[in-house]
Amino acid sequence: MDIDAWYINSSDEDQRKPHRLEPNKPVSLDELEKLGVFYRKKSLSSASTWYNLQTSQDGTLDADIYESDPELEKICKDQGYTYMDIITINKDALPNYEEKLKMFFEEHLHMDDEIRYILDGRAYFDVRDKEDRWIRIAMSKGDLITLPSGIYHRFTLDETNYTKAMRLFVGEPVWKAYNRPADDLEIRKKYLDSLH
Ligand SMILES: CSCCC(=O)/C(O)=C/O
Ligand SMILES: [Fe+2]
Repeated sequence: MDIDAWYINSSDEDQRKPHRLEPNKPVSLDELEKLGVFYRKKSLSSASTWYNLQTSQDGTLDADIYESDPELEKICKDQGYTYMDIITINKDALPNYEEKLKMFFEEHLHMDDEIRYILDGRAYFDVRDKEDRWIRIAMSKGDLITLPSGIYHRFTLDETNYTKAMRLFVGEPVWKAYNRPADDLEIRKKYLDSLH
């Protein structure tokens, strides 16, 4: 499977659950790319993933050797990622864990692209589609995702309650999140204009 993404229900039950519709309504890589969301799965070797599309290359990322992975180095160089750090999200490792999880799950946008590379564990990113419906994207070890600046989104752990992720930026990191509503921001208007 290229990607596991799906429309979610509006239940208030635990955010860590999959919240699939019945029957499941999957979302393809292509549909995500139309929203400006680019996703690359470790095991993909020939699919037209965002990086392959941009470079016509076909390398394989390996989260086990992220400190010296030539493929990751190449991506950083090609995409201009100059900043990276690592966040471990679980109860014992992350200061103010509950508060941070609550913050990550508030619907928000950023001025910059959100680029995350999952080094271990699992998590979900939720993004809004053009009709303002939530799409849930399952992330696991070796997956890399880019959410465009201006897209409304949120993040949650899944029921395993653990993930370790690399956060990448072009230039200095800007962590500020603008919670919805942020429709008057230029970056939001620019994002909406980019959809067709
Ligand atoms: C996996 S990194 C934590 C989540 C985060 O930084 C963010 O902005 C979520 O939208
Ligand atoms: Fe975010």
